[in-house]
Amino acid sequence: MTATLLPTSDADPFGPEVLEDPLPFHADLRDAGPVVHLSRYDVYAMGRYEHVHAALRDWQGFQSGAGVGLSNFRTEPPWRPPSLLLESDPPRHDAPRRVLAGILAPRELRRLRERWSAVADELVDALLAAGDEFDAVPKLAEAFPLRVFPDAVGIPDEGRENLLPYGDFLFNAFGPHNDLVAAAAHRAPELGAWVNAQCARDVLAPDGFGARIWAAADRGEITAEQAPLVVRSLLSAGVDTTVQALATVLHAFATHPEHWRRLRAEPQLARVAFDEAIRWGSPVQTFFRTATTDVRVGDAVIPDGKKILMFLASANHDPRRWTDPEAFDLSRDPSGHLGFGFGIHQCVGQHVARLEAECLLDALARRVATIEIAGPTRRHHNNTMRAWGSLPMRVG
Ligand code: HEM
Ligand SMILES: CCOc1cccc(C(=O)O)c1
Repeated sequence: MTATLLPTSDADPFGPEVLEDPLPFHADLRDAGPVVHLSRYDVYAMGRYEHVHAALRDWQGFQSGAGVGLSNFRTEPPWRPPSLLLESDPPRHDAPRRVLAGILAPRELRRLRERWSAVADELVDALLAAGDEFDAVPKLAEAFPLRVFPDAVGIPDEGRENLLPYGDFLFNAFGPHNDLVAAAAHRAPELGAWVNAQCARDVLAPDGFGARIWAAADRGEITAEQAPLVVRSLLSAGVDTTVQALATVLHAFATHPEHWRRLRAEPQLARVAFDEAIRWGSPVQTFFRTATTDVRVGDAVIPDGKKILMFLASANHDPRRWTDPEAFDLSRDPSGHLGFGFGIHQCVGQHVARLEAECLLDALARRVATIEIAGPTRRHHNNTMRAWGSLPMRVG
């Protein structure tokens, strides 16, 4: 196989400049070719829709089992026992995935819609009673998932304030051990211990997602040793992601008043709006894979064992795939976006996230005619997540 000279770059996709505004880097990456060698980390970056989609689909050539962060589990011990879903390949991945997909299926979530809708109404009523200006990140994007998701999993009330710091650390840990990881490393053991303790059978409420995972173990669908790790997957993936996706869709509507008017007139648009916001903002920006052989991409060859960095966010803005990709457009059909991944590891919690978004957007759209940004917005930097730290908002 004749390997051609690969474009190379010494850019740092995990540095503050790119984390603050990744779009110029993504455009350069897509323009440079199908694969670019990032010399700073010796990884192979993909930014175009065609190749990211193909890598996500080809789980044999691009494995998850050596970790989906920069760290290569073939040579470095993972900081926590690997996820049976995210960081596993078939066959190990199969049964845990089947169990979780069953528990989080849309038909299983119907029983939650009424309660989540009531919580969203109550939360928005209380917020509006306090005034028409607030920071949408803590008051809506964080508050709503923290009100409904831990209860749905069935964990105790005590210590739930650990969920966001744990998720922030976890998503930082998929990147290099830079300042973002170093700043929180001292808390990792305590946060990890707390999360692990929430996965034990005896602390979980009888009707939650956690108890249903243990019930699957009782039926022999997974083992009793696997059950707590599958519960851990929910607590790891299910909070920070949805918080930042909700922040993204609220920011989208606050900066596109014509679309907010349209949503109020056509409430059924909430679901497609959420997916378009995830395409547009890609709260989960990147994930890695590891080459299982010398794998050819375009006319380049990625050597066996090397890490591939897939820029989901760049693929979601690839003009080869999307018309006017930088526009947040309610008339667009966002299906096929890679913000939830694709293939065997595609987000198993996407229906939970969509239900949360529908309930919150519906509660807000029924009550306020206008939403707008009311002050300086602030990004929260994370190695994997595109996150808002603050979204001052005014409603009318
Ligand atoms: C809008 C919010 C969310 C976004 C943007 C998101 C994004 C993603 C992405 C990109 C992946 C693929 C990872 C890969 O290919 O390596 C994924 C997988 C996963 N997500 Fe989500 N997620 C969200 C919400 C959730 C929720 C609410 C849950 C749990 C209820 C969840 C649980 C998982 C799990 C367990 C996996 C691993 C699936 C597997 O490997 O088979 N996610 N998510
Ligand atoms: C959102 C991507 O999915 C994830 C993220 C972090 C942890 C896990 C897990 O399975 O533990 C899954």
